[in-house]
Amino acid sequence: MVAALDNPALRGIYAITDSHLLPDDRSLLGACETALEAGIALLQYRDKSADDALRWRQSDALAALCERHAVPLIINDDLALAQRLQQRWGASIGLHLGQEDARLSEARERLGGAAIIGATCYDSTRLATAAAQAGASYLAFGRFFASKTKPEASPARLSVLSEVATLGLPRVAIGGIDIDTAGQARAAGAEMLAVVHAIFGMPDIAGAVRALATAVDATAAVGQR
Ligand SMILES: Cc1ncc(COP(=O)(O)OP(=O)(O)O)c(N)n1
Ligand SMILES: Cc1ncsc1CCOP(=O)(O)O
Ligand SMILES: [Mg+2]
Repeated sequence: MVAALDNPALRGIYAITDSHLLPDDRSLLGACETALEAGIALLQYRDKSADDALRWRQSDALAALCERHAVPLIINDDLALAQRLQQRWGASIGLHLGQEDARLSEARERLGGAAIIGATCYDSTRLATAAAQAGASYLAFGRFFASKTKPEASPARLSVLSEVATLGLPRVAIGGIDIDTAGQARAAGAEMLAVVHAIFGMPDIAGAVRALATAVDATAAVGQR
């Protein structure tokens, strides 16, 4: 298996979908195709609705799109959906789990060693250490800046990114990441920037992805591993 920090899918721009910004199949698939063509490294399907049929149809269509671009598709929250997609699409399907979601160790057992599984760690080194021990592929921290998508998410210190460097896993920064804040998150140590609004809320999605990717490339991580 590729060591997590050397996995090119776990560096760069991580786009996360939003069912308010992309309310139907057409807008969702069109926007994601544009973001994939512009060079995102990872895509997360995040839909909080209870409509299982819609979630299956949309995530299955996204999996086909992601496969064409050789980009892994990460499912938010829903282990059963990730497992069902994995049976059809293989190891390119991953899962993101928060602290209120399924247990990471159970997800790792059910999805296998090759699946990308990410964990929300807020700004806690304790949660990050536990997630690493339970088999996380990447550790997500935030929200670092004011978020239009999840304004109620608790604020986090950028310094946590350097505090967890020795865990040796890719660090994802989330929450209010845009062209003005991307450099700070990257300089603080994030290998990957997770973005909703500054990609899918923008009129020029491709331009937004390219500008964010340039900011990542231009800024060296200070909180090195
Ligand atoms: C990459 C990434 N990081 C954090 C989150 C947040 O997950 P969670 O805390 O479970 O909150 P919800 O997204 O489920 O509202 C994420 N989805 N992705
Ligand atoms: C899911 C999530 N968890 C913490 S902030 C956030 C939303 C990030 O969206 P945005 O990039 O629009 O701030
Ligand atoms: Mg969750």
